[in-house]
Amino acid sequence: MMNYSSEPPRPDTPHGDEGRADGTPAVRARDLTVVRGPRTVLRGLDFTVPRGQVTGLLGPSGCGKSTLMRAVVGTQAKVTGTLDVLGLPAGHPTLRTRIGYVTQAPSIYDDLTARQNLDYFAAILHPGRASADRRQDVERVLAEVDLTTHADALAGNLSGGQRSRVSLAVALLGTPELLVLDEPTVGLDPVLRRDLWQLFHTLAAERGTTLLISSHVMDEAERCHRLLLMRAGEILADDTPDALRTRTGSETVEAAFLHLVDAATAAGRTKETTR
Ligand SMILES: Nc1ncnc2c1ncn2[C@@H]1O[C@H](COP(=O)(O)OP(=O)(O)OP(=O)(O)O)[C@@H](O)[C@H]1O
Repeated sequence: MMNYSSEPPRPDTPHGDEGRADGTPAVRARDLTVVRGPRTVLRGLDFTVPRGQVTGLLGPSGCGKSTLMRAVVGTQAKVTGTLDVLGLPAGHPTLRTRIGYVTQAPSIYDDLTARQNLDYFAAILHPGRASADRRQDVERVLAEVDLTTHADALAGNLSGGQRSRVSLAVALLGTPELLVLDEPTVGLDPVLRRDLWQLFHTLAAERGTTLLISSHVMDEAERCHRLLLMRAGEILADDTPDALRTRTGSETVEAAFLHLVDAATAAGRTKETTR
């Protein structure tokens, strides 16, 4: 892993849009709706994801986090409304090299080593590049995800957490402007989880990378600059952790989330009884 301080990064020193030529957010959604099979999975969402910050996408299992991420990276069908990513419509072909996306299921080859996987993806990403440059990138990302000591192990023989870190390393190869990570810390021990969150903050602070990270672990919410709290295909809150805690009079983001869920449920009941 890179040399990070042992202190977790403070989520209150975000890089805003300052210094960006266009000043547009990394993601802007208006009335974003997604239908999957017979169900409307996302229901008219409005939100923005600011550039150069870590935005957490949190909510219970099945609330639509992965679907929202798939829409942002352009792999989701039946998307309506407006969804702009890095100033272009989601799915625009030129966005492919500007976005890194890591799904929950690692997308790597089991019969190649971690290093061979990375070398292969690096060759696809920059065809014709000098092999010394490619190797340098591969060693960089191996170190970033703390896998240098396992670089020559077959991916199929790595643990689940190690395999997902190879997948993350693949996404880091292209130094993307926007990193979309679907539950990247699932199955990792507390030390690795802390180190990965430090890496995420370093990417935002030093490279200006925008990170959209899903999780259903509420303590990870405290590490984000901004939060999108989801429930049942809707966004309950789009705010900073501090503002959420203050607004709801809660001590933790988890308590704030529960407060908002209760308020939404009560509002739903009122609507039902006044019909
Ligand atoms: N292929 C599909 N066809 C129909 N419905 C689907 C499909 N995939 C997902 N869904 C439904 O869409 C909803 C949102 O799923 P999604 O995977 O986006 O949730 P999630 O918040 O990422 O969940 P988790 O945290 O468990 O990964 C769920 O209710 C799910 O059952």
